Amino acid sequence: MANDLQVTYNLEQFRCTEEEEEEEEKGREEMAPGAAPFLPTATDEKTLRPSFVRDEDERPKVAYNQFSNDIPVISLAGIDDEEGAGGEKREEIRRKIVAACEDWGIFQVVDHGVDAELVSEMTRLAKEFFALPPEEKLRFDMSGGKKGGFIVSSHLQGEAVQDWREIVTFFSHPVGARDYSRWPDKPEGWRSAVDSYSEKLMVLACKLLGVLSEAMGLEKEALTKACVDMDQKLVVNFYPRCPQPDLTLGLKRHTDPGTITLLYQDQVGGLQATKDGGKTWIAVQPVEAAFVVNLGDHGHYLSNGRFKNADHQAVVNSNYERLSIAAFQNPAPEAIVYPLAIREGEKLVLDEPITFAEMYRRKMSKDLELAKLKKAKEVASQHKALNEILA
Ligand SMILES: O=C(O)CCC(=O)C(=O)O
Ligand SMILES: [Fe+2]
Repeated sequence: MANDLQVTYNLEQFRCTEEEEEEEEKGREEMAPGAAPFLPTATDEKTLRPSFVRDEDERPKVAYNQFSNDIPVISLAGIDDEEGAGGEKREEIRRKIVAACEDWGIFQVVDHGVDAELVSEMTRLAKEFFALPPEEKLRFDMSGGKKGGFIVSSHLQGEAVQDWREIVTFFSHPVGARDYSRWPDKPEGWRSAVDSYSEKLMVLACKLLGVLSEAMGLEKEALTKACVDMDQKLVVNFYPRCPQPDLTLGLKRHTDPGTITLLYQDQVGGLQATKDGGKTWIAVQPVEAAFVVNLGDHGHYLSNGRFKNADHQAVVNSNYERLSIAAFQNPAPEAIVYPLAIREGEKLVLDEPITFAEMYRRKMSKDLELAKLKKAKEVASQHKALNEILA
């Protein structure tokens, strides 16, 4: 039975084909027929439920607040100046962004032009929303493959281990494809705040893609054109205080599938990154009013691997709840994924051009294979231990 092994890696970020949605649906039906979901916000249990306990190799290795300064903070002041002295500023910004993308695939930006009041309005709404009683939040339950709304942990409830988080998701762009019936109506004000936030972040994302295109030796619009019509999805992550944070994760290790992700995080800390497949980690220092920019798989492939796809996770803690808002800037499902710039001596990172939908499908099935393998190894070692006891 494959479904108990299903892994997410933020599956809620992107809807694929109808068949895949049906598969997910089947998984959920097998898992919890009619059971009311457990909400981490609605408990004061002192021990973690087994469904949230991670295998030892996946548990946090660095404390949530043991911050590193490895991720650069880049001011975007002057990014729009193309000519004369201003052009030099843009050049400097480009240089810093490129260095960060080649190193971690992560950087932080300040002076980005998104109003602090707008961000604080979003966080106010989010906090009030997650403080609502479960039945209110569950009016917008996303289970069953619905496009947007509330869910615990992630979309795929068939996953073996759950993440210690609740989320609310808005499919915000293209504007014409929005389904407002999936947008929470409480507290009042979500619609206009999300509307403005989405628009401002689209603008910021396009500016950053312009800089990245130039860095690849291409015209400024190359990356946005490669996205065909950019999709944007906003995921508000709420990580409640956790009774046993050392045993679990707020969000398991993953790379984002899209082009770039713009992440607002509060001052608590919890975002961590790795460059060696999860052996060692750094905790990203929260910076007031900054956005963390993560390069996703699409960005990585278009750059032919020159820019890293940030390998990251979120940890939780027992002292503070934490809030983050991710704006996933993805290409359209039919957009072609293939390197746009290949530098001398580089090997191609993809054998053939594929659509983003196909890229995503392959990512999921690879994750599924890895999870199966892990499970099989676990079972084998349990058998071995049992045989030793019985011998
Ligand atoms: O909350 C965070 O720090 C990370 C969120 C994230 O990686 C995601 O939503 O994909
Ligand atoms: Fe992520």
